[in-house]
Amino acid sequence: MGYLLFSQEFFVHIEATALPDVLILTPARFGDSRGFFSESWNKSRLAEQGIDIEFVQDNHSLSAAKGTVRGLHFQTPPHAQDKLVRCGRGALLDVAVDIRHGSPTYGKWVSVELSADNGRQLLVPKGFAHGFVTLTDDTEIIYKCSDYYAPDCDRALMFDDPAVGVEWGIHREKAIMSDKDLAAPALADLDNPFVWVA
Ligand SMILES: Cc1cn([C@H]2C[C@H](O)[C@@H](COP(=O)(O)OP(=O)(O)O[C@H]3O[C@H](C)C(=O)[C@H](O)[C@H]3O)O2)c(=O)[nH]c1=O
Repeated sequence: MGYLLFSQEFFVHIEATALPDVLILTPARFGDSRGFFSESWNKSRLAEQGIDIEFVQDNHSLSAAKGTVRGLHFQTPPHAQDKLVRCGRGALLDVAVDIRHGSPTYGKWVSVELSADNGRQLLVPKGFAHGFVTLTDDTEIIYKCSDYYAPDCDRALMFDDPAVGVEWGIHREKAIMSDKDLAAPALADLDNPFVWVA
């Protein structure tokens, strides 16, 4: 199994996406005959790169079957969450949708394959709905959140809203989903207070 290797002085590779505030972070992996070591998150090193977020809760979920869709979810203020998402086992297509009213990219989306092998992470800021579809059985997602779970602020957006047009590679008839997600409203009908600030 090949690992993306970096030299010691290189700790995290940061890439832009089509949504300016959504970033792909790839922490360095230091390989040897045993495998690899990686600092999957280092507050100070990210702050040096201008990414200074106070994460307070780590989440971890296992989806047993390929084709599981979780999302699109977000929390409204005062408990909106930034998320830093990675895949601990298997692979998934991670999706972020800009739901900030007035944003130049309102309703636009990006998708990135995150896997245990590629070590990529997606930074999903407040004001973006987040979801994923699993690409393998037994996929585990692990992510940091900048605010605590607040059920009263927890919202869902229809994952296959044609007005958004996310290319999931699966239809709801085949996807494994929660009842909450199957019943989620379209973007136009969403209880969504987010407003873009230039
Ligand atoms: C999110 C969350 C859930 N829970 C409890 C509530 C339910 O009893 C159970 C499953 O919750 P839910 O069905 O909302 O889990 P997911 O469908 O994986 O939701 C998550 O999936 C998408 C991809 C996200 O980005 C969100 O973090 C989150 O909404 O865990 C907690 O106790 N704490 C939490 O922070």
